[in-house]
Amino acid sequence: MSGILIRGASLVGGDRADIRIADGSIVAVGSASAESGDHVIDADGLVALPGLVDLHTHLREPGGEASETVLTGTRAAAAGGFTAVFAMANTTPVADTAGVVEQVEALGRQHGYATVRPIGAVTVGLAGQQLAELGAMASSRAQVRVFSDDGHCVADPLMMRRALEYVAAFDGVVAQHAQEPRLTEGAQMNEGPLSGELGLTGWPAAAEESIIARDVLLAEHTHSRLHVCHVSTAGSVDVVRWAKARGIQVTAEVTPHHLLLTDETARDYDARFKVNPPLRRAEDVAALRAAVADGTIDIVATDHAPHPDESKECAWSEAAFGMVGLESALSVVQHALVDTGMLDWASVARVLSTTPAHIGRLAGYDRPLSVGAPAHLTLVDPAASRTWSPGELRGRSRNTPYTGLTLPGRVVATVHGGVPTVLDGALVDAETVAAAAGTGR
Ligand SMILES: NC(=O)N[C@@H](CC(=O)O)C(=O)O
Repeated sequence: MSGILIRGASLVGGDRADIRIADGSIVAVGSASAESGDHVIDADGLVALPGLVDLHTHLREPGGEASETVLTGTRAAAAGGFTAVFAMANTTPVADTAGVVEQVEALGRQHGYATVRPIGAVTVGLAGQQLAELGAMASSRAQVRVFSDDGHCVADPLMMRRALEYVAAFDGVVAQHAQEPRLTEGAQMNEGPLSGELGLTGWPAAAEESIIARDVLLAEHTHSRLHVCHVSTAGSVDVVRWAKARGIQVTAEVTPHHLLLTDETARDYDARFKVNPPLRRAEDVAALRAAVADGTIDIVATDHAPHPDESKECAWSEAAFGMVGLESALSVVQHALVDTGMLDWASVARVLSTTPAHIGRLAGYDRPLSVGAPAHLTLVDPAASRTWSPGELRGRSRNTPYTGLTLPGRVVATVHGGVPTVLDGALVDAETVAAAAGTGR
């Protein structure tokens, strides 16, 4: 059967190799020749990464289709080099039942641009009052393993304890949005001299750090797995480092925007920079970069949070929290970590593919780019660069914080389960992808 031959790609270890894909799997790595009917991709100068996996995406469907859908969000994902996304539960209705998570998973499968693994809510309606049907979501066809009330903190310590105890039964993980609600009432940006100057209610670092400190102790007590969403302060890094040294099962993520942008961006009251958790100080950015480099922070996750123009082109205090990030994530990581010499490409593969897949118990990513493994990969041109504008975005919303910024790297091709979703830097059309995914390739 015809397949894909990738000619002369640079592997993350530095070697050059051909990669041949057939029947959805990698069938040769090293020296390979095209068979009749193969699509040939010249990968001279391109780095072959395993398909990227985002543990923190807001796809908005059901209920928020004006901002994003499973189709538009997974197209944005493919454009950014992702082959799998974990879809956050803050939809309408909330993904707190087997029915909703099965619907979201099925939409992903039907469209074929990326594997969609739904994240289940920890509490009914994200309201923090009653545990959601965690077991039913875990045993559903969606195979939920990650549970989060993201957008809301599971603030009640007893609720958090019970959730940790419960998910351990099926090797699940609770992904906490660490934000002490009482300390962040009405908060609009990082608490510091600048919030005072701008007259915006501040968001103290301690609101995040105190919840992480509490939760790592609960994870230790329950022998369960905790994942900390979007770590944003130097103090949070210290707490996670302490917990890991103690042997606690904790993993942590940082977003691309927290690796690059600071609270200074709020000066012009441009709400594209309004995000939860807020952009912090330059010292925090430096600590977060160092923590990815030394492994204290395990993964980079986008927190892709699409919002329509009217929710961003308004007064700062009225605007929605969040920014899109799927298309730009790899470029920001290259700029902040690779081009600064802090991370090599093998580590990029770890923080953006292998480890997020492992945390979410997503199969098919543990032997990346090896013979017999599912063909999830992305080809990146690290020598290319782009000046960002909303025109670079492939999702439904335009709320990128990078407009006007020149960032390195370009995704040239993405292959999801043997199905090309991006070729020559352009998305493959939806009908072709869906048809190919429907036949398995
Ligand atoms: N990260 C964000 O700023 N926004 C998220 C939810 C949230 O965490 O508030 C969203 O769903 O828009």
